[in-house]
Amino acid sequence: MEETVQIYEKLPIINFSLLHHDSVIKQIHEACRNFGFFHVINHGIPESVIEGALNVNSNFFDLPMAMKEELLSDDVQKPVRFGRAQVGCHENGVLSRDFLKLYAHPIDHFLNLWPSNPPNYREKMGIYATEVRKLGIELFGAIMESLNLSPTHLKQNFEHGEQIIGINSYPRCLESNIKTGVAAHTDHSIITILLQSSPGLHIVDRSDSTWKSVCRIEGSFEIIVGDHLEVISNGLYKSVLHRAIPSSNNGSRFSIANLHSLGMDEIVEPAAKLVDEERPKRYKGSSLRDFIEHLSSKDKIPFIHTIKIQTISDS
Ligand SMILES: O=C(O)CCC(=O)C(=O)O
Ligand SMILES: [Fe+2]
Repeated sequence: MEETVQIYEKLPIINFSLLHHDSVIKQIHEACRNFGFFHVINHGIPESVIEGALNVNSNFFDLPMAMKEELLSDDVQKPVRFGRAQVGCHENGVLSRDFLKLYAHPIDHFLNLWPSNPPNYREKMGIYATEVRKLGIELFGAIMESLNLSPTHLKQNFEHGEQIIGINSYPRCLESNIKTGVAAHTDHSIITILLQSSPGLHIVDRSDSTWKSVCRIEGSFEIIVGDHLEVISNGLYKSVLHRAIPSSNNGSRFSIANLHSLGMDEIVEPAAKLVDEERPKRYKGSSLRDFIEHLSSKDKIPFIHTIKIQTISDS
């Protein structure tokens, strides 16, 4: 039986075309602080680019297994890999999905490693990745402003940082005892820019600690606060616990998650301006590579817990 999950009403919606208005910076602050999440609309990425990305990924996952197998790998360090993740969780039993992971910046380094089938895969996903990256850079500046930091804080580092794209495929039909989905987690990124082909994303409502389902707003992206933004903000913003449980009524589902981080070996620390006597440093420095190594170690403790510095009050 499917668990009933309420729709998350009143999730913040940010109008990207007004991004640097004081009122929007304030909305971003409230959204990151209270929800760890917001929708973004009027972002200027053409519908055709978004449709193109969804189509080529749908075509990729439809290929016979033999054609996808050449990218099959469970080595989390690989810049391009295909796989099937089946993770057991106590709430939902085994959750399964197929995924494709693509490193995407600098794009010229990686494009020729991306799938060559369907033949327009690289072209369509290349355009999508480049457009989403521009959006990410603008949003990052506004988020820094929302923390009362300069909009250029870490700008260059972010511009040179990593972009890892996770494409998730949740097919409609699986064996009866296996559901499709992704178990609860936070993202290691600074921000994740998520595109969902149909609803299925759930986030935790912090007011009552229950799971709520995120609506799909036509043409919007979903912005997820990741662990490294939690670190930069010295805990003012918290990464949001989320999962994906597509409803079996909606047919097959895809999501494309663009995870934006600083450079692989760059140490991310709380911004000096957000550390003082009242609010001492709450996180140790860590890099994206530290996260990936943590993932390889199969340690079950969430990464963010491994970098927290214990303080007396943890509000
Ligand atoms: O499919 C979704 O909506 C979420 C996917 C996700 O959380 C991820 O790829 O990190
Ligand atoms: Fe995620």
